[in-house]
Amino acid sequence: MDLTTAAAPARPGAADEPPAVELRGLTKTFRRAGQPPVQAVRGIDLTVPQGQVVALLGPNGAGKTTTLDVVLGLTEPSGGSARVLGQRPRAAVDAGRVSAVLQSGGLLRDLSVRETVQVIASTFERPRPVDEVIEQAGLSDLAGRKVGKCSGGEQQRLRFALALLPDPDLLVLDEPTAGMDVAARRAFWATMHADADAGRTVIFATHYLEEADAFAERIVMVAGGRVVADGSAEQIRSRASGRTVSADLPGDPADVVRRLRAIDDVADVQVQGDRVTVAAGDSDAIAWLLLSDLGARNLEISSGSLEAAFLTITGGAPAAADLPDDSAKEPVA
Ligand SMILES: Nc1ncnc2c1ncn2[C@@H]1O[C@H](COP(=O)(O)OP(=O)(O)OP(=O)(O)O)[C@@H](O)[C@H]1O
Repeated sequence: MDLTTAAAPARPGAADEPPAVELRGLTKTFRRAGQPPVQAVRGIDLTVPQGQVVALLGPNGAGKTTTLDVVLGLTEPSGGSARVLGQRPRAAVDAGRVSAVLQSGGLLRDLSVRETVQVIASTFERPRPVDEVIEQAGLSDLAGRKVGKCSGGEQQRLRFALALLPDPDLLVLDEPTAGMDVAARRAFWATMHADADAGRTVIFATHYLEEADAFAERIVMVAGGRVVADGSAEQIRSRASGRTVSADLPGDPADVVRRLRAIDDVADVQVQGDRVTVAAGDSDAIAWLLLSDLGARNLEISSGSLEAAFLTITGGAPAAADLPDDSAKEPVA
């Protein structure tokens, strides 16, 4: 099932600029002595024009962090190529054109918020003014507080402030709101929104469908080390159909469930008592089968949540590491 779609249009004038990110046939295999190789990324093609806000959405072990690590020059691809703003990733990072807010680490507990920003600012040739980034990250009221006394959400906003110091063209966020409560997540995204509206390219990895839906103009779904869908939330909803069909079945449903699961197009079958719920690309065909062949009653077709689309697309997709090893077929970088 090809669910990749054209991405949302880039901002005007972007045609003559190199893409913020261009990955071609990207693969990454981790090899450790005495252990089987782990193919984290299995051939990702992705072009992100400048100015776009893109979510990398996928289950645990999908390959999101590894892909972002390649973009940040933290790890070398095993195969394929990666360009960032027309340069090698490391060169783009060294030029101060790319910043990251990573999941954890990197803060000294005994410094205040302002001191932390000042120290990191002193490592850049031409940093943005300290107070400006503190204000933009929503930290003005906390500037004098010791980092160790800040909540997880506040520390994450501090990492965001640090990432803004070099005024990067591309901001990479890996699970930026992991561990935050709902209020802290909202506050974080409110500050991010303002920044993205000003035209910066933002790529973030998330498990949260609602974050991808609310914040990204383009969602790239990754599962098993590959891109399985690419488009706006609306495009993904409609391409995946995202519909579920549920109905009451007479008698023992086990046989019917086996029959439904054998259909290629069926992503998921759940049974509760007499009622069966089927997630499938072609909901009309499933409805017809249930009614005409299987004697189903009280049939309902529910449309289109992004979550249903996500299940339809990634349904049962194993983590990259659990797939068979085909790293011998990797193209040379
Ligand atoms: N340094 C490493 N050595 C060996 N295996 C690794 C390494 N880094 C990642 N992996 C494996 O590669 C696969 C992809 O991991 P990755 O962290 O990229 O996924 P992810 O989509 O970011 O997952 P999560 O959402 O859980 O952070 C996983 O199976 C992971 O265990």
